[in-house]
Amino acid sequence: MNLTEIKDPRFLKSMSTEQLIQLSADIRQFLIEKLSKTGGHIGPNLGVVELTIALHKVFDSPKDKLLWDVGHQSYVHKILTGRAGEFNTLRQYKGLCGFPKRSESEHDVWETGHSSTSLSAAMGMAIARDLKGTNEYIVPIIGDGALTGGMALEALNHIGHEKKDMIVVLNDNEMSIAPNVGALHNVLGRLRTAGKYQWVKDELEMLLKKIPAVGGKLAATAERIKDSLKYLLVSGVFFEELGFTYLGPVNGHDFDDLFENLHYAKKIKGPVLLHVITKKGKGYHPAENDKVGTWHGTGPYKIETGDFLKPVDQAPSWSELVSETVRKLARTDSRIVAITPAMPVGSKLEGFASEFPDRMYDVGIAEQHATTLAAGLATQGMKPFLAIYSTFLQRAYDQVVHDVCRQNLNVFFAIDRAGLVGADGETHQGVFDIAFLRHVPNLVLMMPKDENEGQHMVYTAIQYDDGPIALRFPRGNGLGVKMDAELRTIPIGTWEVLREGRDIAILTFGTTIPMALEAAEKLAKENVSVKVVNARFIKPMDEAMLHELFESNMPLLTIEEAALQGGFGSAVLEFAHDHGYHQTVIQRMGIPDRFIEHGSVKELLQEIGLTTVHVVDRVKTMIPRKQKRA
Ligand SMILES: Cc1ncc(C[n+]2csc(CCOP(=O)(O)OP(=O)(O)O)c2C)c(N)n1
Ligand SMILES: CC(=O)[C@@H](O)[C@H](O)COP(=O)(O)O
Ligand SMILES: [Mg+2]
Repeated sequence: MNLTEIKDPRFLKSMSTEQLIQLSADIRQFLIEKLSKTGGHIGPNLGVVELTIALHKVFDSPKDKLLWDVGHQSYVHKILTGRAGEFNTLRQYKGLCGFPKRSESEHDVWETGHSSTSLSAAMGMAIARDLKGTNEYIVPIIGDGALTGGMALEALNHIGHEKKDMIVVLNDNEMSIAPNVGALHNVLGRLRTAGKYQWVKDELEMLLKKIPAVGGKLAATAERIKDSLKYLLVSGVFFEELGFTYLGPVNGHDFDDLFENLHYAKKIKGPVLLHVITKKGKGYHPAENDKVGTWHGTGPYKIETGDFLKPVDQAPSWSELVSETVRKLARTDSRIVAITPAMPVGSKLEGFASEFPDRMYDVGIAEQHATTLAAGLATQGMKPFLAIYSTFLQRAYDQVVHDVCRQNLNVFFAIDRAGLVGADGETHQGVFDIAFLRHVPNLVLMMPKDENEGQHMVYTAIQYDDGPIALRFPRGNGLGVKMDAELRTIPIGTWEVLREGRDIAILTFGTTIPMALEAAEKLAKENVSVKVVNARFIKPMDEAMLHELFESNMPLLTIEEAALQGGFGSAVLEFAHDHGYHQTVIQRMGIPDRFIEHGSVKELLQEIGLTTVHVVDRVKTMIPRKQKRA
């Protein structure tokens, strides 16, 4: 079937199961081929081909609301809702988004990217439906990983209490990015093996009702059978105790099983939890046999071999640099404990985990718990190393403020993916952490100019015992600079002059330093003398150097690959105002006050105006035109 001819999912209504099986094969082939060129979340999407087809056949999207939790597994949904023709642009600049996007389609009723939001949103839609008196079905689809997110449990609690009509589809493939973890995962494990709970319970109840009314022993025996059955299938009760009708486990790759249970679920009043068992990566051998999470989200790959098409001899990734430096330090510092909220692969913690299995905790998709867990460890003299993406740290803002910083606890936040991340787009850009951390008392916030300074900053963070300290670093690889053999601490709050200059000073840090230096080089050829400062401590700032800079009366330009609102440049403005430097010209370059969509980082920087050319042009507007030297 030519998938690009699909305009609307209603075509499924007339298709036979045999035709749907063929369609599943066509979609799998399409995904494998397209994503071999674009990259993307191939594993999750191969796992939900039949499930997505079945949902669109049984329900009437967009009247019935299908909400995709995390949303990285919504490619099949996008194919069935008329977007197959756009997959050559998947996750590319101005192309198809890798997550549900309401501006793309009326079938994308809820935008996701961050995990565990679908149940809360679904509850909101269910309440709205009932207040409006309409009758659409509300169907959130949530993975076993996303179900470990605190928000999901908060929502289950509320939905079960209010008993709203809703069909929660639990897509259980036993994987988060890496193998799923936690007690809830074990509950699901018992479910997966227990066999059909609901049907057995119903049949048993019908059987018991057929037994002529007898008192005493027989009825009591029957009750005991029912209780022992329930005990045997205890996990089904887990959801039933929360107020849900549990159905499952259902084979998520068998259309007959899916249709039977989906139609059964439609008849049930109140909240239903339909437990669907799928295989992540199904239909593509390398992805299907992925035991660690390599095929959760990938770059381009060679279909025949499953080899990833990565540029050769890259510098080590920033994540690897930080995690491996901590691993080395942990050999002589038994205080160090590593914590990750479900990102052991992305944070390159495999080495640490293998060497220190009793000092490595993957807590699942639970950023709030991860942060306060770290706080608890620190109260007992341990040195928690919390490896967490900038965008996911947003989930734990109160834990950072209330639990860690207010108590001034020695937590080391390794803030990964800080800055633009590119293909994951607006839900994942790590551009807000400076603004939401800078104002929190007691926290040190720093960013290295390259991986050598990065290793020294890791060492500084581990040695620092005066409270919480955060090191932010970008997605991707370092610059390939020479690494010092010996680690040293960097004095907290000290900046570094990288280039002297007399006409203007640029204050910047991290990924925008090369751009500033390149601009300075270009401007020198036009007789403009630019000072470039590595403002590597965003908090505390180097106040001594700031006073010197303001007293030099040079104009100042701050540059940051982070939100301007409340960012580093704002801090410099505040300093100037608070210290009476009202004459100095200060300008700021950074991420404007809007969400930055998906695309390559290079394209996004160009769109935003954060390039060497833009810096040169900005500097020229800030200083009087200089006569060219004779
Ligand atoms: C708040 C948050 N934390 C972490 C992530 C990163 N993340 C993306 S998908 C994923 C695993 C999701 O597992 P599951 O829900 O089981 O979906 P599957 O990939 O197995 O289909 C994680 C941890 C995220 N998107 N949001
Ligand atoms: C969907 C999701 O949130 C993760 O899969 C995320 O895309 C991983 O990002 P990295 O590729 O930067 O590890
Ligand atoms: Mg899963």
